[in-house]
Amino acid sequence: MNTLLPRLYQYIGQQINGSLQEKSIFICWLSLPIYLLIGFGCLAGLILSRWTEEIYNPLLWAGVIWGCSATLFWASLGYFGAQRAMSEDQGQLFAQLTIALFGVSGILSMLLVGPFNLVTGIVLTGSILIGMLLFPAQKIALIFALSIAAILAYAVTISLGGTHYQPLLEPVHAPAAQLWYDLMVIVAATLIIFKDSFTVAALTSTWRHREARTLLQASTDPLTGVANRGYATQVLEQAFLHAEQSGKPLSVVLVDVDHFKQINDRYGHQTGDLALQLVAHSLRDTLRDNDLVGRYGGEEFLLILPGSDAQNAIGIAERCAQALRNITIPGIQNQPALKLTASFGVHSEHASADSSPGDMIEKADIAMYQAKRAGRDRVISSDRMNPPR
Ligand SMILES: Nc1nc2c(ncn2[C@@H]2O[C@H](COP(=O)(O)OP(=O)(O)OP(=O)(O)O)[C@@H](O)[C@H]2O)c(=O)[nH]1
Repeated sequence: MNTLLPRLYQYIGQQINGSLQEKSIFICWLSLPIYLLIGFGCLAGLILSRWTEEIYNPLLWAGVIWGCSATLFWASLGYFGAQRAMSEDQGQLFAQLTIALFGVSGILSMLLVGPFNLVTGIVLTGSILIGMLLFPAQKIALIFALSIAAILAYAVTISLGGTHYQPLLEPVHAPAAQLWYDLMVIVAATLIIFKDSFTVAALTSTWRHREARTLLQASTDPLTGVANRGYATQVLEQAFLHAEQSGKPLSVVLVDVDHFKQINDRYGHQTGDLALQLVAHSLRDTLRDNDLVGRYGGEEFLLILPGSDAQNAIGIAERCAQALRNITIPGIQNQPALKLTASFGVHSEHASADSSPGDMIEKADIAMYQAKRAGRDRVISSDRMNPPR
Protein backbone atom coordinates (compact mmCIF):
# COMPACT_ATOMS: atom_id res chain seq x y z
CA MET A 1 0.00 0.00 0.00
CA ASN A 2 2.91 2.30 0.87
CA THR A 3 4.32 2.06 -2.63
CA LEU A 4 1.07 1.37 -4.48
CA LEU A 5 -0.57 4.74 -3.79
CA PRO A 6 2.41 6.92 -4.83
CA ARG A 7 2.82 4.74 -7.94
CA LEU A 8 -0.85 5.08 -8.80
CA TYR A 9 -0.59 8.83 -8.21
CA GLN A 10 2.48 9.01 -10.46
CA TYR A 11 0.75 6.94 -13.14
CA ILE A 12 -2.34 9.19 -13.15
CA GLY A 13 -0.05 12.25 -13.26
CA GLN A 14 1.66 10.81 -16.35
CA GLN A 15 -1.70 10.23 -18.03
CA ILE A 16 -2.83 13.79 -17.20
CA ASN A 17 0.28 15.21 -18.86
CA GLY A 18 0.40 12.70 -21.74
CA SER A 19 -0.61 13.27 -25.36
CA LEU A 20 -4.28 13.71 -26.29
CA GLN A 21 -4.25 10.13 -27.57
CA GLU A 22 -2.94 8.76 -24.25
CA LYS A 23 -5.45 10.81 -22.27
CA SER A 24 -8.36 9.62 -24.42
CA ILE A 25 -7.30 5.98 -24.07
CA PHE A 26 -7.13 6.41 -20.30
CA ILE A 27 -10.66 7.90 -20.37
CA CYS A 28 -11.82 4.76 -22.24
CA TRP A 29 -10.29 2.53 -19.56
CA LEU A 30 -11.88 4.65 -16.82
CA SER A 31 -15.29 4.16 -18.47
CA LEU A 32 -14.96 0.35 -18.30
CA PRO A 33 -15.66 -0.19 -14.57
CA ILE A 34 -18.61 2.24 -14.67
CA TYR A 35 -20.47 0.36 -17.39
CA LEU A 36 -19.34 -3.01 -16.10
CA LEU A 37 -20.89 -2.02 -12.80
CA ILE A 38 -24.16 -0.97 -14.47
CA GLY A 39 -24.40 -4.26 -16.40
CA PHE A 40 -23.32 -6.39 -13.48
CA GLY A 41 -25.52 -4.43 -11.04
CA CYS A 42 -28.62 -4.98 -13.14
CA LEU A 43 -27.77 -8.65 -13.56
CA ALA A 44 -27.27 -9.01 -9.80
CA GLY A 45 -30.62 -7.24 -9.29
CA LEU A 46 -32.30 -9.78 -11.55
CA ILE A 47 -30.63 -12.71 -9.82
CA LEU A 48 -31.27 -11.44 -6.29
CA SER A 49 -34.94 -10.70 -6.95
CA ARG A 50 -35.66 -13.88 -8.85
CA TRP A 51 -38.74 -14.57 -6.72
CA THR A 52 -40.28 -11.19 -7.41
CA GLU A 53 -41.73 -9.69 -10.55
CA GLU A 54 -38.40 -7.94 -11.27
CA ILE A 55 -37.44 -10.82 -13.51
CA TYR A 56 -40.01 -9.39 -15.93
CA ASN A 57 -38.66 -5.86 -15.63
CA PRO A 58 -37.53 -4.96 -19.18
CA LEU A 59 -35.53 -2.01 -17.87
CA LEU A 60 -33.34 -4.31 -15.79
CA TRP A 61 -32.68 -6.43 -18.86
CA ALA A 62 -32.00 -3.29 -20.86
CA GLY A 63 -29.54 -2.29 -18.14
CA VAL A 64 -27.72 -5.61 -18.42
CA ILE A 65 -27.48 -5.35 -22.20
CA TRP A 66 -26.54 -1.67 -22.12
CA GLY A 67 -23.90 -2.12 -19.37
CA CYS A 68 -22.30 -5.09 -21.13
CA SER A 69 -22.33 -3.59 -24.62
CA ALA A 70 -21.01 -0.21 -23.38
CA THR A 71 -18.22 -2.05 -21.53
CA LEU A 72 -17.33 -3.87 -24.74
CA PHE A 73 -17.52 -0.64 -26.71
CA TRP A 74 -15.16 1.30 -24.40
CA ALA A 75 -12.74 -1.63 -24.27
CA SER A 76 -12.65 -1.75 -28.08
CA LEU A 77 -12.24 2.03 -28.43
CA GLY A 78 -9.38 1.99 -25.89
CA TYR A 79 -7.79 -1.02 -27.55
CA PHE A 80 -7.99 0.25 -31.15
CA GLY A 81 -7.07 3.78 -30.11
CA ALA A 82 -3.80 2.41 -28.70
CA GLN A 83 -2.87 0.47 -31.83
CA ARG A 84 -0.81 3.16 -33.54
CA ALA A 85 0.72 6.51 -32.70
CA MET A 86 -1.54 9.35 -33.87
CA SER A 87 -0.53 12.74 -35.24
CA GLU A 88 -1.62 15.78 -33.23
CA ASP A 89 -4.69 16.32 -35.46
CA GLN A 90 -5.71 12.66 -35.26
CA GLY A 91 -5.22 12.75 -31.47
CA GLN A 92 -7.50 15.81 -31.30
CA LEU A 93 -10.15 14.02 -33.39
CA PHE A 94 -9.86 10.88 -31.26
CA ALA A 95 -10.25 12.97 -28.08
CA GLN A 96 -13.34 14.71 -29.48
CA LEU A 97 -14.82 11.35 -30.49
CA THR A 98 -14.13 9.91 -27.03
CA ILE A 99 -15.72 12.89 -25.28
CA ALA A 100 -18.72 12.97 -27.64
CA LEU A 101 -19.33 9.23 -27.06
CA PHE A 102 -18.80 9.75 -23.35
CA GLY A 103 -21.62 12.35 -23.48
CA VAL A 104 -23.86 10.12 -25.62
CA SER A 105 -23.38 7.07 -23.39
CA GLY A 106 -24.01 9.32 -20.36
CA ILE A 107 -27.31 10.49 -21.87
CA LEU A 108 -28.34 6.92 -22.81
CA SER A 109 -27.53 5.76 -19.27
CA MET A 110 -29.54 8.68 -17.96
CA LEU A 111 -32.58 7.68 -20.00
CA LEU A 112 -32.25 4.12 -18.70
CA VAL A 113 -31.78 4.87 -15.01
CA GLY A 114 -34.19 7.78 -15.02
CA PRO A 115 -33.22 11.38 -15.63
CA PHE A 116 -34.14 12.69 -12.21
CA ASN A 117 -31.40 11.54 -9.88
CA LEU A 118 -27.97 12.51 -8.58
CA VAL A 119 -25.94 10.19 -10.82
CA THR A 120 -27.42 11.57 -14.02
CA GLY A 121 -26.85 15.08 -12.69
CA ILE A 122 -23.18 14.25 -12.24
CA VAL A 123 -22.92 12.68 -15.70
CA LEU A 124 -24.59 15.68 -17.35
CA THR A 125 -22.55 18.27 -15.47
CA GLY A 126 -19.35 16.33 -16.17
CA SER A 127 -20.12 15.99 -19.88
CA ILE A 128 -20.87 19.68 -20.22
CA LEU A 129 -17.77 20.74 -18.24
CA ILE A 130 -15.51 18.50 -20.29
CA GLY A 131 -17.20 19.49 -23.52
CA MET A 132 -16.63 23.17 -22.69
CA LEU A 133 -12.90 22.50 -22.73
CA LEU A 134 -12.85 20.68 -26.08
CA PHE A 135 -15.64 22.01 -28.24
CA PRO A 136 -16.67 25.50 -29.37
CA ALA A 137 -19.22 27.23 -27.12
CA GLN A 138 -22.04 27.06 -29.71
CA LYS A 139 -21.78 23.28 -30.02
CA ILE A 140 -21.89 22.88 -26.24
CA ALA A 141 -24.89 25.22 -26.01
CA LEU A 142 -26.65 23.11 -28.67
CA ILE A 143 -25.87 19.82 -26.87
CA PHE A 144 -26.99 21.35 -23.58
CA ALA A 145 -30.27 22.56 -25.14
CA LEU A 146 -30.88 19.13 -26.73
CA SER A 147 -30.22 17.33 -23.43
CA ILE A 148 -32.60 19.61 -21.54
CA ALA A 149 -35.20 19.22 -24.32
CA ALA A 150 -34.85 15.41 -24.07
CA ILE A 151 -35.31 15.48 -20.28
CA LEU A 152 -38.30 17.85 -20.56
CA ALA A 153 -39.88 15.71 -23.30
CA TYR A 154 -39.45 12.67 -21.06
CA ALA A 155 -40.98 14.51 -18.07
CA VAL A 156 -43.95 15.73 -20.15
CA THR A 157 -44.55 12.21 -21.53
CA ILE A 158 -44.56 10.83 -18.00
CA SER A 159 -46.91 13.52 -16.67
CA LEU A 160 -49.31 12.94 -19.55
CA GLY A 161 -49.33 9.25 -18.66
CA GLY A 162 -47.59 8.33 -21.92
CA THR A 163 -45.09 6.13 -20.13
CA HIS A 164 -44.74 4.71 -16.68
CA TYR A 165 -41.80 6.32 -14.87
CA GLN A 166 -39.80 3.42 -13.60
CA PRO A 167 -36.12 4.29 -13.13
CA LEU A 168 -33.78 1.36 -13.18
CA LEU A 169 -32.19 2.14 -9.84
CA GLU A 170 -35.40 2.38 -7.83
CA PRO A 171 -38.06 -0.23 -8.51
CA VAL A 172 -36.55 -3.10 -6.59
CA HIS A 173 -38.75 -4.72 -4.01
CA ALA A 174 -36.42 -7.46 -2.72
CA PRO A 175 -34.38 -6.02 0.23
CA ALA A 176 -31.19 -7.91 -0.74
CA ALA A 177 -31.37 -6.46 -4.24
CA GLN A 178 -32.06 -2.97 -2.89
CA LEU A 179 -28.86 -3.07 -0.83
CA TRP A 180 -26.92 -4.08 -3.94
CA TYR A 181 -28.46 -1.24 -5.94
CA ASP A 182 -27.57 1.31 -3.26
CA LEU A 183 -23.98 0.08 -3.26
CA MET A 184 -23.88 0.19 -7.03
CA VAL A 185 -25.15 3.79 -7.10
CA ILE A 186 -22.49 4.90 -4.59
CA VAL A 187 -19.59 3.14 -6.36
CA ALA A 188 -20.76 4.22 -9.84
CA ALA A 189 -21.14 7.85 -8.71
CA THR A 190 -17.65 7.79 -7.14
CA LEU A 191 -16.16 6.37 -10.34
CA ILE A 192 -17.97 8.92 -12.48
CA ILE A 193 -16.74 11.78 -10.28
CA PHE A 194 -13.19 10.37 -10.52
CA LYS A 195 -13.44 10.04 -14.29
CA ASP A 196 -14.86 13.54 -14.69
CA SER A 197 -12.12 15.00 -12.49
CA PHE A 198 -9.43 13.16 -14.42
CA THR A 199 -10.83 14.30 -17.75
CA VAL A 200 -11.08 17.93 -16.65
CA ALA A 201 -7.50 17.82 -15.25
CA ALA A 202 -6.18 16.12 -18.42
CA LEU A 203 -7.86 18.60 -20.74
CA THR A 204 -6.84 21.60 -18.66
CA SER A 205 -3.24 20.43 -18.90
CA THR A 206 -3.62 20.19 -22.71
CA TRP A 207 -4.93 23.74 -22.72
CA ARG A 208 -2.05 25.02 -20.57
CA HIS A 209 0.42 23.20 -22.82
CA ARG A 210 -1.08 24.81 -25.93
CA GLU A 211 -1.13 28.24 -24.36
CA ALA A 212 2.54 27.90 -23.41
CA ARG A 213 3.37 26.82 -26.96
CA THR A 214 1.44 29.72 -28.50
CA LEU A 215 3.21 32.10 -26.12
CA LEU A 216 6.56 30.58 -27.08
CA GLN A 217 5.77 30.91 -30.79
CA ALA A 218 4.72 34.52 -30.31
CA SER A 219 7.94 35.35 -28.48
CA THR A 220 10.49 33.41 -30.55
CA ASP A 221 12.33 34.31 -33.73
CA PRO A 222 11.53 31.41 -36.10
CA LEU A 223 14.93 31.37 -37.85
CA THR A 224 17.25 31.38 -34.85
CA GLY A 225 15.02 30.16 -31.99
CA VAL A 226 16.05 33.02 -29.69
CA ALA A 227 13.66 35.74 -28.44
CA ASN A 228 12.22 38.01 -31.14
CA ARG A 229 12.49 41.79 -31.01
CA GLY A 230 9.05 42.28 -29.39
CA TYR A 231 9.71 39.84 -26.60
CA ALA A 232 13.29 41.07 -26.01
CA THR A 233 11.95 44.64 -25.70
CA GLN A 234 9.37 43.47 -23.14
CA VAL A 235 12.03 41.64 -21.14
CA LEU A 236 14.26 44.73 -21.20
CA GLU A 237 11.39 46.89 -19.89
CA GLN A 238 10.84 44.48 -17.01
CA ALA A 239 14.57 44.20 -16.30
CA PHE A 240 14.80 48.02 -16.28
CA LEU A 241 11.95 48.30 -13.74
CA HIS A 242 13.50 45.60 -11.60
CA ALA A 243 16.93 47.27 -11.74
CA GLU A 244 15.35 50.60 -10.76
CA GLN A 245 13.71 48.99 -7.72
CA SER A 246 16.64 46.81 -6.64
CA GLY A 247 19.41 49.35 -7.34
CA LYS A 248 21.40 46.64 -9.15
CA PRO A 249 23.19 47.50 -12.41
CA LEU A 250 21.77 46.52 -15.80
CA SER A 251 23.66 46.11 -19.08
CA VAL A 252 22.62 45.78 -22.69
CA VAL A 253 24.84 44.75 -25.60
CA LEU A 254 24.07 45.20 -29.30
CA VAL A 255 25.85 42.66 -31.47
CA ASP A 256 26.05 43.21 -35.25
CA VAL A 257 27.58 40.52 -37.46
CA ASP A 258 30.39 42.01 -39.59
CA HIS A 259 30.14 42.22 -43.39
CA PHE A 260 27.03 40.14 -43.39
CA LYS A 261 25.93 41.43 -46.78
CA GLN A 262 29.13 39.95 -48.27
CA ILE A 263 28.35 36.57 -46.66
CA ASN A 264 24.96 36.56 -48.36
CA ASP A 265 26.41 37.76 -51.66
CA ARG A 266 29.30 35.28 -51.76
CA TYR A 267 27.90 32.22 -50.05
CA GLY A 268 24.19 32.60 -50.70
CA HIS A 269 21.20 33.43 -48.54
CA GLN A 270 20.99 29.90 -47.10
CA THR A 271 24.53 30.10 -45.74
CA GLY A 272 23.63 33.56 -44.41
CA ASP A 273 20.70 32.02 -42.53
CA LEU A 274 22.92 29.24 -41.20
CA ALA A 275 25.44 31.85 -40.02
CA LEU A 276 22.68 33.69 -38.13
CA GLN A 277 21.58 30.45 -36.47
CA LEU A 278 25.15 29.65 -35.41
CA VAL A 279 25.66 33.16 -34.05
CA ALA A 280 22.40 32.95 -32.05
CA HIS A 281 23.28 29.54 -30.59
CA SER A 282 26.80 30.65 -29.77
CA LEU A 283 25.56 33.78 -27.97
CA ARG A 284 22.97 31.79 -26.04
CA ASP A 285 25.50 29.15 -25.03
CA THR A 286 27.97 31.77 -23.82
CA LEU A 287 25.51 33.69 -21.63
CA ARG A 288 24.26 32.85 -18.15
CA ASP A 289 20.75 31.46 -17.62
CA ASN A 290 19.18 34.72 -16.48
CA ASP A 291 20.62 36.73 -19.39
CA LEU A 292 18.59 36.98 -22.60
CA VAL A 293 19.53 36.90 -26.29
CA GLY A 294 17.08 38.44 -28.73
CA ARG A 295 17.25 38.91 -32.50
CA TYR A 296 16.89 42.66 -32.75
CA GLY A 297 17.06 43.04 -36.54
CA GLY A 298 18.39 41.19 -39.61
CA GLU A 299 21.94 40.44 -38.43
CA GLU A 300 21.71 42.31 -35.16
CA PHE A 301 21.26 40.72 -31.71
CA LEU A 302 20.44 42.28 -28.35
CA LEU A 303 21.87 40.85 -25.13
CA ILE A 304 20.19 41.79 -21.85
CA LEU A 305 22.41 41.22 -18.81
CA PRO A 306 20.59 41.93 -15.53
CA GLY A 307 22.90 42.55 -12.54
CA SER A 308 26.00 43.12 -14.73
CA ASP A 309 27.98 46.34 -14.38
CA ALA A 310 30.09 47.76 -17.25
CA GLN A 311 33.22 45.77 -16.42
CA ASN A 312 31.25 42.57 -16.13
CA ALA A 313 29.32 43.22 -19.35
CA ILE A 314 32.51 44.00 -21.30
CA GLY A 315 33.96 40.68 -20.08
CA ILE A 316 30.84 38.82 -21.22
CA ALA A 317 30.85 40.59 -24.61
CA GLU A 318 34.57 39.70 -25.08
CA ARG A 319 33.73 36.06 -24.33
CA CYS A 320 30.91 36.14 -26.89
CA ALA A 321 33.22 37.78 -29.48
CA GLN A 322 35.77 35.00 -28.94
CA ALA A 323 33.08 32.31 -29.23
CA LEU A 324 31.95 33.82 -32.57
CA ARG A 325 35.54 33.82 -33.88
CA ASN A 326 35.60 30.07 -33.26
CA ILE A 327 32.72 29.45 -35.67
CA THR A 328 33.76 28.10 -39.08
CA ILE A 329 31.35 27.38 -41.91
CA PRO A 330 32.85 25.13 -44.63
CA GLY A 331 33.35 26.95 -47.95
CA ILE A 332 31.29 26.06 -51.02
CA GLN A 333 32.12 26.31 -54.73
CA ASN A 334 35.82 27.25 -54.42
CA GLN A 335 35.06 29.75 -51.67
CA PRO A 336 37.29 29.57 -48.58
CA ALA A 337 35.83 28.44 -45.26
CA LEU A 338 33.77 31.22 -43.72
CA LYS A 339 34.85 32.81 -40.43
CA LEU A 340 32.48 35.03 -38.49
CA THR A 341 33.12 38.13 -36.43
CA ALA A 342 30.83 40.76 -34.93
CA SER A 343 30.96 44.26 -33.48
CA PHE A 344 29.73 44.73 -29.91
CA GLY A 345 28.33 47.90 -28.32
CA VAL A 346 27.95 47.72 -24.52
CA HIS A 347 25.98 50.08 -22.33
CA SER A 348 25.59 49.69 -18.54
CA GLU A 349 23.86 51.83 -15.96
CA HIS A 350 22.02 51.97 -12.68
CA ALA A 351 18.52 52.37 -14.03
CA SER A 352 16.79 55.57 -12.93
CA ALA A 353 13.93 57.85 -13.94
CA ASP A 354 16.43 59.94 -16.00
CA SER A 355 16.90 57.07 -18.41
CA SER A 356 14.74 54.47 -20.20
CA PRO A 357 15.15 51.09 -21.91
CA GLY A 358 15.06 52.92 -25.25
CA ASP A 359 17.91 55.26 -24.15
CA MET A 360 19.98 52.25 -23.11
CA ILE A 361 19.61 50.62 -26.52
CA GLU A 362 20.42 53.88 -28.27
CA LYS A 363 23.67 54.24 -26.29
CA ALA A 364 24.61 50.61 -26.97
CA ASP A 365 23.88 51.25 -30.66
CA ILE A 366 26.20 54.29 -30.74
CA ALA A 367 28.93 52.19 -29.07
CA MET A 368 28.37 49.41 -31.60
CA TYR A 369 28.81 51.83 -34.51
CA GLN A 370 32.04 53.06 -32.91
CA ALA A 371 33.21 49.44 -32.89
CA LYS A 372 32.35 49.20 -36.60
CA ARG A 373 34.22 52.41 -37.37
CA ALA A 374 37.19 51.32 -35.31
CA GLY A 375 37.67 48.26 -37.56
CA ARG A 376 34.94 45.77 -36.48
CA ASP A 377 35.46 42.49 -34.53
CA ARG A 378 35.71 44.29 -31.20
CA VAL A 379 33.83 45.35 -28.07
CA ILE A 380 33.28 49.01 -27.23
CA SER A 381 31.50 50.22 -24.15
CA SER A 382 29.56 53.51 -24.08
CA ASP A 383 31.56 54.66 -21.03
CA ARG A 384 34.87 54.10 -22.82
CA MET A 385 34.02 55.66 -26.14
CA ASN A 386 36.09 58.30 -27.83
CA PRO A 387 34.18 61.59 -27.71
CA PRO A 388 32.29 62.11 -30.97
CA ARG A 389 34.32 64.04 -33.51
N1 LIG B 1 20.55 35.44 -44.95
C1 LIG B 1 19.92 36.42 -44.32
N2 LIG B 1 20.31 37.69 -44.50
C2 LIG B 1 19.68 38.68 -43.85
C3 LIG B 1 18.60 38.40 -42.96
N3 LIG B 1 18.19 39.56 -42.44
C4 LIG B 1 18.96 40.55 -42.97
N4 LIG B 1 19.87 40.01 -43.81
C5 LIG B 1 20.90 40.70 -44.63
O1 LIG B 1 21.88 41.24 -43.76
C6 LIG B 1 22.59 42.24 -44.54
C7 LIG B 1 23.02 43.37 -43.61
O2 LIG B 1 23.89 44.16 -44.33
P1 LIG B 1 24.40 45.56 -43.86
O3 LIG B 1 23.41 46.18 -42.92
O4 LIG B 1 24.77 46.34 -45.10
O5 LIG B 1 25.66 45.33 -43.00
P2 LIG B 1 26.91 44.38 -43.16
O6 LIG B 1 27.10 43.84 -44.54
O7 LIG B 1 26.80 43.35 -42.08
O8 LIG B 1 28.10 45.33 -42.85
P3 LIG B 1 28.55 45.88 -41.45
O9 LIG B 1 27.40 45.75 -40.51
O10 LIG B 1 28.92 47.30 -41.72
O11 LIG B 1 29.73 45.06 -41.03
C8 LIG B 1 21.65 42.67 -45.65
O12 LIG B 1 22.21 42.27 -46.88
C9 LIG B 1 20.35 41.88 -45.37
O13 LIG B 1 19.73 41.46 -46.58
C10 LIG B 1 18.20 37.03 -42.80
O14 LIG B 1 17.28 36.69 -42.07
N5 LIG B 1 18.87 36.08 -43.49
